[in-house]
Amino acid sequence: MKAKQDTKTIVKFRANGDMGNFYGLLHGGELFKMMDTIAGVCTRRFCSNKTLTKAVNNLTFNAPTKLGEIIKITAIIDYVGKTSMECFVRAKVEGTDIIKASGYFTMVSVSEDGESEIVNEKIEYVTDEDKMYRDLAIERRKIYKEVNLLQQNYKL
Ligand SMILES: CC(=O)SCCNC(=O)CCNC(=O)[C@H](O)C(C)(C)COP(=O)(O)OP(=O)(O)OC[C@H]1O[C@@H](n2cnc3c(N)ncnc32)[C@H](O)[C@@H]1OP(=O)(O)O
Repeated sequence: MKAKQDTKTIVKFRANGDMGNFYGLLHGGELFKMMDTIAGVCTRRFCSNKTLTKAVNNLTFNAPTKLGEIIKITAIIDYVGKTSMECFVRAKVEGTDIIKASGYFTMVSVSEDGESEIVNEKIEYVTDEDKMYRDLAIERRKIYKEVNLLQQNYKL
């Protein structure tokens, strides 16, 4: 059993010149990649198993990032399911409260062969806030599944 706060994983990186888009700003895909990587580190540390990204929900880019800025990414696990863990990931400018992006990353515990496996670790939800975020994650999951079904049936 691990306390939710102990799942918190923080990484900082500089938006380098080779990460730019046509407008001279940090490419959203580069920021997403860093957030995805941190969600992977956070969940791998938690469950001591390989994890793969199953879904990214409500990823929002709140403000553009200038090249040269230092970004602090924080990931924390809100909810542990059967084979998955939902991580909230947020990117801020280092030393400020300026949010650049945030989203919910669902990571699945997998075997070396890439088959999903039961998460053999539990979270201790200590505070009322921990429990509230867990309950919200459970509610969100129902919506994700409905939306995903719509995506699969989209006539394209
Ligand atoms: C860090 C990286 O770069 S990873 C690279 C990108 N990711 C990948 O290539 C992964 C590709 N996908 C896969 O290989 C497979 O889908 C797997 C192995 C991850 C999962 O396969 P399955 O177990 O068959 O998926 P399944 O549909 O049962 O869902 C697994 C879990 O995700 C949850 N889930 C499924 N869809 C969603 C969704 N849209 N949103 C949130 N959670 C979801 C399920 O509820 C389930 O959780 P639970 O076991 O805790 O209840």
